[in-house]
Amino acid sequence: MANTIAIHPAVDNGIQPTAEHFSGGTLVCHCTDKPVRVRVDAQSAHNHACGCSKCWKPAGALFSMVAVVPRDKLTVTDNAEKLAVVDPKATIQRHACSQCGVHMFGRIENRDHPFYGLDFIHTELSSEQGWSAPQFAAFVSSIIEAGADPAQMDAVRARLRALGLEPYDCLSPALMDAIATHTAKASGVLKT
Ligand SMILES: N[C@@H](CCC(=O)N[C@@H](CS)C(=O)NCC(=O)O)C(=O)O
Ligand SMILES: [Zn+2]
Ligand SMILES: [Zn+2]
Repeated sequence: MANTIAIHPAVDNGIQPTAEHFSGGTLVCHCTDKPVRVRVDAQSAHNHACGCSKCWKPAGALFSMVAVVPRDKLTVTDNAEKLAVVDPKATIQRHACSQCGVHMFGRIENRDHPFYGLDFIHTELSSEQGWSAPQFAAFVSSIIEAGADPAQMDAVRARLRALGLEPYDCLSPALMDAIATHTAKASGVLKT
């Protein structure tokens, strides 16, 4: 469609539905020679568009598409030696192909983190259909930090809403509540 804002290739032409009995697939990096392959033996959860500057975005996209899977369901099967952590100090350690730059998975090593045990993946790297569909857009204002025109933001949010991806400037309320609940339990404010 002409003049439509390119959010992400996985949503721009209609969002593919979640398949009921989907149980995973293989993520492949963009290298034509010796691609990194990561097998995921689970359906993804909490799939969403992320506008932050740290998540990997395909060329031309304003947003990344990110979901989570249990870390014990993820295995690097091919060419693991090409992987390197983008920023070892980040909460999410993004393991990227050092040749093509694609992020293959993001892992949280801090056991106290609310999302410990989950790995972040980009389901578009798999040719299988049926991964959980994106549900909302996170860190929308952050696209400005990656170079988007601030004057474009109303149009970006309108486009996200038209696609059924409610825009938030942090995570969705449900996920923010889950993080706050974890924090309140950890501090003792909330009794478990
Ligand atoms: N405004 C910042 C936001 C970065 C941010 O907080 N990203 C979120 C969503 S992925 C996060 O949880 N980051 C943790 C991390 O990158 O380790 C940016 O665009 O760089
Ligand atoms: Zn690669
Ligand atoms: Zn992000």
